[in-house]
Amino acid sequence: MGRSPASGRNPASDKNLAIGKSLAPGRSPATGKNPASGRNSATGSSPASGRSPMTGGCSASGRSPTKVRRQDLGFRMQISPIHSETHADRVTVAAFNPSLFFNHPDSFSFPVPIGLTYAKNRFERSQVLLVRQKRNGDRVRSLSGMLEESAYAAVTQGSGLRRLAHVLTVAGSDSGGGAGIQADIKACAAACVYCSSVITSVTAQNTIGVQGVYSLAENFVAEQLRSVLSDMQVDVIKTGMLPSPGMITVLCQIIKEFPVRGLWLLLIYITVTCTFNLVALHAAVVVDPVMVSTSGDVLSGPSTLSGKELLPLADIVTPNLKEASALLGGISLDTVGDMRFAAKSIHAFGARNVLVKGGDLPGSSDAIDIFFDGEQFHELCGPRIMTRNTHGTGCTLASYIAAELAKGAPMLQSVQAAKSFVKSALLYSKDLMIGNGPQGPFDHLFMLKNQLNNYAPKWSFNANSLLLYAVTDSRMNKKWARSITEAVKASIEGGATIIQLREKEVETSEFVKKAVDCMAICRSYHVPLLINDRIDVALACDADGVHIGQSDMPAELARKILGPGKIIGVSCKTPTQAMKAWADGADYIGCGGVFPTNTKQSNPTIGLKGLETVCLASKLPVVAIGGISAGNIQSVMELGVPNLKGVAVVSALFDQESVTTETRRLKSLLTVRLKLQCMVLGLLHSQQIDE
Ligand SMILES: Cc1ncc(COP(=O)(O)OP(=O)(O)O)c(N)n1
Ligand SMILES: Cc1ncsc1CCOP(=O)(O)O
Repeated sequence: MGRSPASGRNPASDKNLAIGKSLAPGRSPATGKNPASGRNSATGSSPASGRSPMTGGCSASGRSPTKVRRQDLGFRMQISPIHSETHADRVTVAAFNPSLFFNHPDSFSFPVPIGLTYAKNRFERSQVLLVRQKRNGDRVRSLSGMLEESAYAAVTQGSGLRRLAHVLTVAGSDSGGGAGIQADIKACAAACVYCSSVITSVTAQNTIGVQGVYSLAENFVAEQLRSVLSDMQVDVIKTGMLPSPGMITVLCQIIKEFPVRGLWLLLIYITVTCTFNLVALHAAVVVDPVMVSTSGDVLSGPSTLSGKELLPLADIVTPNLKEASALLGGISLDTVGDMRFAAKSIHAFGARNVLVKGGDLPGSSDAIDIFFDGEQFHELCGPRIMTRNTHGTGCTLASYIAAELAKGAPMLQSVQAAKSFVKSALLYSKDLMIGNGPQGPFDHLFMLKNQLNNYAPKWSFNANSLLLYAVTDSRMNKKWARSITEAVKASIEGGATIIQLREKEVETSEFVKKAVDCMAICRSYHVPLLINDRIDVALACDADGVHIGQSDMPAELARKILGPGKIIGVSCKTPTQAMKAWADGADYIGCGGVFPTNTKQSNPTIGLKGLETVCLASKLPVVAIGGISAGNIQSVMELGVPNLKGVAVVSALFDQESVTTETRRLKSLLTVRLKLQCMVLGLLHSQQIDE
């Protein structure tokens, strides 16, 4: 009883990892079967059939929580509808059989973990649950999954068991290793997520093109799906090449087979307004509608997806322009406006979110993607990386989105993180030479190459945070007898959207100490904090990034040292510097000094005209700096250049009696300006305006 029956069969070598459910005693794993036969075996049968809920069970008595396995819990735990409700961030649950909760009382409460909306796990004995509240305005789509997850965490706390977020990819194999299943597994690995794989088709492929395609029998794809889904807790299913309409039908059937079934399949979700919605529960689904390879070879016809069975199950679908066009009957998509139209039309097929990728948009120097969540459009811009090594970007992007969702990230952040990952991978791999053809693969695991970067990337930089950029100054703090932490806190409370520690007169040890304290403050307010010039200090305090000047560490090296997850800003006065900053992998540029200032000596001003010229040439978002105050802030923002995202200010905030009051004053001038722009343009935009 004390030994985990999963040991020796667990896909991960780590014996503490809880990935697979154990088979019931007496059932053998499906080894040695002929895949070609396509015959459904015992593994293809319903996971619950023939398996007693109590099989492999554990009794409460005499069992220490350290012996709890997820599968035991899944079969034996019952959460009743007698009393279950969400209060802000906590859920209270009553159990039918309290003894199953080990040391817990018959009713216990635990925090709802953020992001578990997407961590949907089967909960085989759960009942219909009543939810009375929207959580953070977000639709709670899988309460039973959340409850199971949280109860599991509660029961196994300190047990030594842990689980990895899990993506199942259903896709084709690329013998060249750049795209398909191979790219999916590497993208998940880079995002630190477990990846199981169901292969739909085997392609003979290299950097020149696709030489052959051999698709597997639909019933053998079904068998692979059931093998994984009946045993493992899959958070997100990501689909790639689905070569036939029949295969899509099989996939949809099986996706629906593995949610909580029947009555248990439905979550009655009562909104605050007491309207009823029925929501089906199954793993989240990311659909990459693979139709054509990068080399132009057809991998599956549009008919496969236009069957429209899969899209209603999709949490997100990620077509490129060709695929979006094919899904919409071959319409031409030539402009950003066309992309918005396509996103909306594909959304109407039932996908909850749509990302139309504009990498191939003619005449655009940027890669612009359109994200549509059914209500709002977001234009996601990124630099177009000039490289031949782009094979597998679509598969990678979709898999990375799936991986972020599996970890619990919200949808838009998952998309942004995936874009940032692909951008960094392309940048790191632009000189890579694998194969002789025109479409090279890239290196997904570039982060492993650099010891310093051995961490998962964070969510990507949001340029809207440049709106009111507070840059500290030790001299001014001394003058007004403020500590740096007081200055930082006051500016955030006044509405600063990003902070930079620009401490020119402190010793390193003191700087690191202060930076650590400021990081804690900034984290608690969810405001990014950057360090001026000092990459070592940024690393030491795990800051969100750095701001560097033209005579500091070159941005390209800074990126190598800091990795893709950190924000890098570069000071630029000219279009050439702006272009270089972009090519070096910076996230934004600081442009100035716009007006004369006493804060930085010997720094020629470029004026509003110079600022405008740099903005127009820059592929990166821009923040203006130098002599900006309440008196001239309007003239800066009136330039109306779309990538001018805000102002960076030192003395107008910190050389003042009340930092909070002055920050508030500038913030309100900026937000009035933004609101006015929105009203005048009447455009939907994604900028967040914080009062
Ligand atoms: C947002 C922002 N833009 C420009 C600068 C100037 O940085 P740098 O050129 O490194 O000059 P110093 O700040 O080191 O004097 C900045 N700090 N922030
Ligand atoms: C750091 C820096 N870089 C260009 S101008 C400047 C100083 C900006 O300070 P202030 O906002 O007080 O003019």
